[in-house]
This record gives sequence, structure tokens and C-alpha cells, in this order.
Amino acid sequence: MTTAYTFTGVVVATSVRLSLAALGLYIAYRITDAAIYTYRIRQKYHDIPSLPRHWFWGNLQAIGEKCNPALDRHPDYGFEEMWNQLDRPPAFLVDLAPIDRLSFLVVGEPHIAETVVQPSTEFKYSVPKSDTMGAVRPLIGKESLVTAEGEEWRGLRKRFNRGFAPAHLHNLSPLIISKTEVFIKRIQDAARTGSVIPLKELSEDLTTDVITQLVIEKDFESQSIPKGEGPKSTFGVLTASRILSTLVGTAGQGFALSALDPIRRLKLWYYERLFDKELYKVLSQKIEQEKLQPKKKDASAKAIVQLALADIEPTEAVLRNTVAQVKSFLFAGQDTTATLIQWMCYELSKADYDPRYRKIVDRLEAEHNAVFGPGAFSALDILRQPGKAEELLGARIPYTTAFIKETLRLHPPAGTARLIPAASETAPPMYADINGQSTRIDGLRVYNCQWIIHRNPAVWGSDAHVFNPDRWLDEAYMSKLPPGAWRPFERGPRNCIGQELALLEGKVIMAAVTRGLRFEKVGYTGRDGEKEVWGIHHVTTVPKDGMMMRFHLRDVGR
Ligand code: HEM
Repeated sequence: MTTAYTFTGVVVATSVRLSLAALGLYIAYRITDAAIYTYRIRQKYHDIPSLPRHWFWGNLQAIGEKCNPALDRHPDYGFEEMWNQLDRPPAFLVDLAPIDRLSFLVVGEPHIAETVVQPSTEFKYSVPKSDTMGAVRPLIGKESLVTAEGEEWRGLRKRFNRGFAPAHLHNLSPLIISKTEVFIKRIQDAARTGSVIPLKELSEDLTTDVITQLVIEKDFESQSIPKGEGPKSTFGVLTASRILSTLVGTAGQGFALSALDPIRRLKLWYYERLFDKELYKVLSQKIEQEKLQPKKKDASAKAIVQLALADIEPTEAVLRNTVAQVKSFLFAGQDTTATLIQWMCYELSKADYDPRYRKIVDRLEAEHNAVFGPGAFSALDILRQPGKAEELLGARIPYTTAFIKETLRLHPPAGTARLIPAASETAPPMYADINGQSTRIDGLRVYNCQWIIHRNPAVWGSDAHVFNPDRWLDEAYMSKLPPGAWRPFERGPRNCIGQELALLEGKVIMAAVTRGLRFEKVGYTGRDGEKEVWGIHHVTTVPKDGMMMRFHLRDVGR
């Protein structure tokens, strides 16, 4: 017995020692590996401007300070501080080794941004999207246009381009106008009661209605249905979409409370299924209807998805893929356009106390009086008439267009992150001109930081931080801007497919609100020592407080 015990004891002790040795070896291997790749990264990218680095932790400390989630601001603000500290280089490195093998190149000038988004010999459709986009998969589906690459992406983009083309959107503009009427009515009601409400909610309901109507011809009536009912009930499709966007954690969003949620993954799975199932049902019904009444409509009035599926057999696989695209349009177009609307109204609100803004709004009003005739809310009546949206919302309202572009310049809602594959036998190294030096940038994640590019005085001049729509009408000034200076929708083949729709919505909203409504920011006003509202990271960049506002009706015919 004693011998057996002794033998077992020796076996246990030996196994423990061996396990500890294996663990020790593994830790030593990981540390050596981290040290090697950290050393290699720092050698390879030593030419790229970067904040002083800790010998081991690189820029992690700086990132921790500048992009600390506790600061409750979008990481772009932290990047801008780093960029200023570095004397505003065209791009700078954020070295994440030894925590992450892939570091970030934050881009502040258009010529480098163009290098990654324009097609090249190596990258036919531009440099691939960043691996960090993986976080939003549950929201957009695995086969999304947003993340697809190569020929798969090309095929999808071709299929949907037609539906998002200006000519087709103008045919669908009556839908946008009727949904905007509901939006205006909600604001008028709020003005009459004097309530303070987040403009975010009203704008997101509007953009949801517009996208679902235009894309799948389904009216979820997001603007009319109260919270807790129908698609907005606990198990409703719109609730699923909202919850999913709070559950996904994107790069730069920092630590969210949802990360502590032990059943987060289960919820993600559940709401993704719910979202997919509902959209699948709607799409199948639409296709059945189409089969029964094929000649009901001409192509010009068709929903974007129906147009995209016109020449395709709607198999199960095609339907599933289309669900991913519908989700992607909601993901990419809903919050971004709603954010544009919120910042436009915020910029309009400044006319009440800033004479410079008063002049801007006076010019807008003069333009609207000339184009839409007198009457605070006359524009929508005019635009509803056949052909009028197309005729009036183009070259006839240059100052309104300039106002929208200026809003997108100073408040860009989204950007792009790409991942340049490291050079290999098949992929040559990639270079960018940084401070006049040809510098290696392959193997990096590249973040085209529109926030910096759009505020860069080297690009836009000394008034880069000033909201000034007039710059867009100054031909001499515009001709001196470098290509790609303005890039809220990004550029190149992977630019935003929905940009014409977003601009059309922006113009309809401006035409509808400028003369009839007055906006008053409540909280974070930027006046009398109060902090001005800023952007936070919530998948895209959104205003911190949901843009709390009070609304006022203005005198007709002003
Ligand atoms: C103000 C509003 C909008 C802004 C600022 C915006 C911005 C952008 C940006 C910066 C990209 C490039 C993303 C990347 O490279 O990862 C993009 C792509 C995209 N956007 Fe938009 N967007 C807006 C509205 C819309 C709308 C209304 C839709 C559709 C309903 C839409 C659908 C898409 C899609 C599908 C892509 C991916 C395109 C591709 O890779 O081929 N966006 N958008």
C-alpha cells in the first residue's frame, strides 16, 4: 500500500512539475513572440510620426489617456489631440504592440486617404476593409455589401447601384416627402406643447421609415407607432435592430456595460435571428406579390430590392443574401442620415444668437422663397408635384447644398478603416508619402480620420474650424482644394452607395424646416460657459445627448 501511495505521489508530483514547466515554456514563448513582433513593428514603421513610445507598451498609454472611454467622447477627439501634439503630420502611427499585432495609421491628409481607397494594380477595388469591421457582423449579416470583398462585392454593388442612382431615387421622392411631412408634424406638435425632446429619436424614426419604404416597400410606420407596440414592441423587428446596435461593440467604442452582460452573446444570437426572420418574411411576401402582379408597376416606381432582384431567380440563398443587404442599408443609412439631420438643425439654431449664423439662415430663406415661393411650409407642397423634386433640388438650391456639405464636413458621421495586407511573395510593399518621404504602410490598419482631414488647416485654410457654407460657392477657393479633401461618404469604388439618398433627404429636410421652424438647443448649448454638444461613438459618431431640443413655430412668410 505504502509503495503504491508513494508511486502515485511521484506520478502526481511529476505531472504537476511537467505541467508547470509546459506553462512556463508557453508563457516564455508568448513573451518572446510578443517581444519579437513588437521589435519588428517598431523597426518597420520607425519613419512614421508617432507620439513618444514606452519601450514596451508603445502608445498604449497615450491611447489609454486620449481615448479613454471614461472621457465619454468619440476617439476622433483623442486622435486630434495626438495629431496636434505631433505638429499635424499627414498621418501618424498608433502603436498597439504588444497587445495587438496590427497597429493603426491615423490619416489626416487626403492624399494618403486616397492611396487606400482608390483602385490600384494590387487592389482592384481598393484596399480591403479592416478586420475590426467583424464586430458589426450581427447587425449587417455575413454576406453584407459593407464587408464583402473582391468579385463577390462587385456583383452585389452592381446589383444595387441601379436602385440608388439619382434618377431612380427621384422617382421614389414622393415617399421621402410624405415621410418628411410626418416628421414635420411631430416637430410642430412638440413646438405647440413646448416639450424638450431628443431630435435623435424623431430623425431616426424618419430615416428608418424612408429606408424601409424605399428599399423593401414596407411601411413599419416607425414615426407613428408608439414605443412598445408592433415593430417597436419587445419582440418587434425595429426593437431587434436597436438592441443589436447596442450589443455590438466596435473598435474605438471602448468598454461598454453590455460587455459585462453574461448573456450578451445569447441576446445577440436571439435578436439577430429575430431581425433576420422578420425581414425574410417581408421579402418573401413582396416576391410572391410581384409574381402574382408582375405588370403592376413600371421599373421606375419599384423598391430598391425589387429592382435588384428583377433578373434573378429568388432562391432561398438569394433571399438570405438580400436580407443581409437590407440590414446593411439600415445599419449604414439610418443613424448616419439621422445624425446629419440633427447637426443641420443644430447649426440652424445658432441663428438665434449669432449674427453670422443669422446671415447664413437669411440667405437660405431667400433661396427657399425664390425656389419654393412664399409660405413657411410651402416647399413640401411644391416638391410633391411630379418632377418638381428633380427640377428644384439640384442646381437651383446651391446655398442649401453648401450648408449640407459644410455640416457633413464639420460633423462627419462615419469613416472607413482598411487593413493593408503585409507585403509577401505575392503582395508587394505599399508606400505613402508622409512628410515628403516614401514610407512603408503595408501591414497596418488605416483609419481615414475625416474629423481631422476635414479640419486640417493645411487642406481647408486657416478658417478650417469655422462653419462657413460660403466656401463652397467660392470657385477660386474650391479649385485649390486637393482631391478628396471632402470625404464624408468616402471615395473610390467602396464609397457610400446611399450618398445620393442621404443628400436628397438632407435637402428635403432643409427645404421643409428652415423657414417654418426654430430650433433651440437645450443643455450642452456651448453658451454662457456651458459645454457644446459633442460626438460620441455608438457604432457611428452620434451627438452625445441625442440632441435635446425645444422647437418653435415661426411666422409664416418670414
Ligand atoms: C449622411 C449619411 C451617410 C454617411 C455620412 C455615410 C457614410 C458612409 C461611409 C463613410 C462609407 C464607407 C464605409 C467604409 O468604407 O467602411 C459608407 C458606405 C456605405 N453606405 Fe453610407 N453613409 C450615409 C448614408 C447611407 C445611406 C442612406 C445608405 C443606404 C440606405 C448607406 C449605405 C451604405 C453602404 C451599403 C455602404 C457600403 C458600400 C460598399 O462598400 O460598397 N449609407 N457610407
